Amino acid sequence: MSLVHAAHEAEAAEAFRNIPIVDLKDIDSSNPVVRAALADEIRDACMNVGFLYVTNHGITDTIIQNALTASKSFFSLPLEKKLELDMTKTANFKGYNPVLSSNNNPENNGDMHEGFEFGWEEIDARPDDEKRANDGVMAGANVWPSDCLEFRESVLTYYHAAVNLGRKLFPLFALALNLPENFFDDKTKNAAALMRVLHYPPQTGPVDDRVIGIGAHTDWECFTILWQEPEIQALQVLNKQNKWIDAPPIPGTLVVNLGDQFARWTNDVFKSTVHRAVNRSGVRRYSIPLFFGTDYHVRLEPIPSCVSPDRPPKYEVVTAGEYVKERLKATYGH
Ligand SMILES: O=C(O)CCC(=O)C(=O)O
Ligand SMILES: [Fe+2]
Repeated sequence: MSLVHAAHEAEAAEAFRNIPIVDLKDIDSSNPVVRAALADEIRDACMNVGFLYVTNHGITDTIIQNALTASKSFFSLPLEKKLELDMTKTANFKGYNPVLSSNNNPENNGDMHEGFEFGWEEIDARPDDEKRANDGVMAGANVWPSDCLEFRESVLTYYHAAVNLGRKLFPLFALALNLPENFFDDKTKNAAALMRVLHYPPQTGPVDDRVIGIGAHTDWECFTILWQEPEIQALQVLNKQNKWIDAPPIPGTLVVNLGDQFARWTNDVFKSTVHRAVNRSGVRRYSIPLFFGTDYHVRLEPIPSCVSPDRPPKYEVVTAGEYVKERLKATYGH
């Protein structure tokens, strides 16, 4: 069945679909039959839900725990220290954003979380190294706190582990789209991956729907690899029936969800699904999304097999960098 035909069938299906759990234990297998079976599971999740959980993802508990501890100590610094790294001071949206300074849903009045954002950097880079020069509109170095010594190394270690996982997922997404496995190789040379560590203060009592942890939105890159703190329900996904369904943390898993760059590459054959988070747990909640896109100069052109006379191109072609920067400007308002 052609991709377009399968996408039309998925769109017409009424059945309620849960977020599937995909086991990545065979992700390094070179057996084409095994890889095709894994790609089939991923295709099904991408066309029908836009979200999946992955197990056996290869990021160790130690790496996760160190990043969590570092992120907790960063967020517990005094506000004025964190504001020294205020994102509004950088042209490339790196650094700290305080509670209510972002607004992911234009209909809302701000997101009830604080965050810290950074992009690619080698762990052994010198502090004054510039980021790669070829990042076009997104060029510019990361900024780091001087008062929180372990922070940079711990969160960058997680970053590199998640980027490594993302690099293994791209060939499977390509297979799922009936493309050669190396289709994204020349488009992801510089790992245009942005990571955020997030802290959601608890929201108890009556919650104003227009001021929640993170308002309803889609992600902007190809896909997101999300770690969420165990035992705290906050993330919700909008299903086909326009109902919010919980996407609770499942021990040992990460969430992988598709973003707008994949929707653009695939002319919406892959779904960039709307989601939000509300922390009503009564305790602080931490999460770590890593947004993995194509290199910033790459044009987001629809893959030919995702276009047909009855499914004409839905999106104007822009570069990945232009798209991400536009979305960052709209969300952070500068
Ligand atoms: O914290 C979460 O669970 C979701 C975060 C998210 O959706 C985002 O940062 O784009
Ligand atoms: Fe998101």
